[in-house]
Amino acid sequence: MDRLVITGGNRLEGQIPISGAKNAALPLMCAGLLSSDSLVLSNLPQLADIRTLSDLLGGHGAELKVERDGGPLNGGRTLSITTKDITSTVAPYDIVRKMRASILVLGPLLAREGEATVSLPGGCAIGNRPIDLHLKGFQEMGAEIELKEGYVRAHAPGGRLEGGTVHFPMVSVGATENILMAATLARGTTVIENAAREPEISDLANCLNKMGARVTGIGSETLTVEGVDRLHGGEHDVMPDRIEAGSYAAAAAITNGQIELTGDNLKQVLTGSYDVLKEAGLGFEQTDRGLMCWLKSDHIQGINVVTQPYPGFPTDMQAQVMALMTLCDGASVITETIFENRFMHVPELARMGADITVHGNTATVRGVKKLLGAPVMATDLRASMSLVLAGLAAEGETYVNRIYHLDRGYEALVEKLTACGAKIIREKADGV
Ligand SMILES: CC(=O)N[C@H]1[C@@H](OP(=O)(O)OP(=O)(O)OC[C@H]2O[C@@H](n3ccc(=O)[nH]c3=O)[C@H](O)[C@@H]2O)O[C@H](CO)[C@@H](O)[C@@H]1O
Ligand SMILES: C=C(OP(=O)(O)O)C(=O)O
Repeated sequence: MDRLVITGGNRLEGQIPISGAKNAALPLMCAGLLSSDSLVLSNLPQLADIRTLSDLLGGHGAELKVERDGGPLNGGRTLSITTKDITSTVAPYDIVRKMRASILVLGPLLAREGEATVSLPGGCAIGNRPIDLHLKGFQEMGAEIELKEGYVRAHAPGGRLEGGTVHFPMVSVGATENILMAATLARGTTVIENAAREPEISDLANCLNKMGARVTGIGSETLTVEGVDRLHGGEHDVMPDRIEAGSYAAAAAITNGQIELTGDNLKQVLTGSYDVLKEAGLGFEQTDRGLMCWLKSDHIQGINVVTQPYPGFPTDMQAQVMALMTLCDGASVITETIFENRFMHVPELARMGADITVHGNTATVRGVKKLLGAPVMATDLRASMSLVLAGLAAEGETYVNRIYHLDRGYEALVEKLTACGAKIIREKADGV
C-alpha cells in the first residue's frame, strides 16, 4: 500500500490547475445510461472513483472510449459513453461497495428499462448514509421497491415511471440527482421540491437538457422535469472541482504561500467556501488565468463556521478548514450538520500537536504555535486532505497512510503540490 511522505515547512508558490469535479463527473457519467446515443464528457478527472464507475457502467452495457487525454495538468480527459442497449440492470455489490455514488445508476436504469437491482451501498466512515430519500422519491413516481439480500429491487409497473411531486423532507444531493435523471424519461411532469442546489446538480441538469431533457428551475430548490420519450446524445464539459480549489487555497494559506488556481470562474466556483476562507485571513485576486490565493492577514484568523447545504459552507471542506484552524490566532468553532461522524480527522490532527475538543457535532479548535510531523492515517477522502495540509505546515516529516482515499478525489495531488515547491513523495509502505 502506498503512503505520502511530506517534509513540512515549505512556502508553496506556483500554479495549480483545477481539475473537473469528481462530484459532477460521477452523476454526469451515469446520465450516459439514459440514451442509446453517445454522451461525450470533457474535463473528466482521472480518479479511482471514475475508474470504478466506468467498470460499473461497462457492466450495464455502456461502451466507454477515451477521445482525448490532455492529462491532469492540461484539460483532463474526454470520454464518450455509448449505451446502445442496457445489457444488465444489476449493479453488483462488489463494485457498489467501493463507491457510494454507484447508487446513481438506479434512476437511469429504472427510467430506461423499467427495472433495476442495485446493491445497497451501506454506510461509510463519515456516517450511516441511508438512501431512503432516493427510494421514497422513486415510489412517488410509481416504482415498486423491494429490499432483498442486500439489494434494492425497483420496478416500474407498465415499464415506465410516472411523473409526480417528489418532496424531500431534507436536502440530499444524491437523491436529487437520482430522481432528476429518472424524471427525464418518466411519463408526465415531475416536480422535485426541496431539491439540493449544489452546482454539480445544475451541471447535471444542463447536460440533461443538452440531451433533450426538459428541466426548468435549475439552481433553485424546485426542479420541474417534463418527461420525454427518449434522450439523444450530447457533449458537456465537467465543471471545475470546487472542493479541490478550496483545498489548494487552504494549502496556500497554511504554508503562508501564494498559489494561483487556474481555471474558469473560480471565485464563483468557490461560493460557500470563499467567504469562510476570506474570514480566515485569505486574500483572493482574480487573474487572467484564474484566482490568486494567499494569506493576507498576519496570522490565520479563528472563525466560527457551520456546514450547510449549498450555498452554505460545504461539509466537504470542513476537514481542510479545520487543518487551517489548528494554526489560527485564538480559537475556532466548527459545527458539522450534514454527516453525523465527520470528525475522524480530529484524533489524527491531535497526533500532530493540534488542540481540538469535540462535543457532539461541534469542534473547538485552539490555535497552536506549530504542528509537528507524525505518522497519521485517515478514514475518508477529505480527512486525508486535512492531514496533507497539516503535514505541509508541520515541522518535520508526516507520513500519510491509506492514501487510496486521496486517489478517489484528488487528481495528480503529488504533481500539483510538487510544482508549487512542496516536498511530498509517494512511496510503498508495508502493512499499513
Ligand atoms: C458523490 C457526491 O456528490 N458526494 C457528495 C454528496 O453525497 P450524498 O449525495 O451521499 O449526500 P447527501 O446530500 O445525500 O447527504 C446529506 C445528508 O442526508 C442524509 N440522507 C441522504 C440520502 C437519503 O436518502 N437519506 C438521508 O438521510 C445523509 O446521510 C446525510 O446526512 O453530497 C454530500 C453533501 O454535500 C457531499 O459530502 C458528498 O461529497
Ligand atoms: C464524501 C465525499 O464523497 P462520496 O459521497 O463519494 O463519499 C466527498 O467527495 O467528500
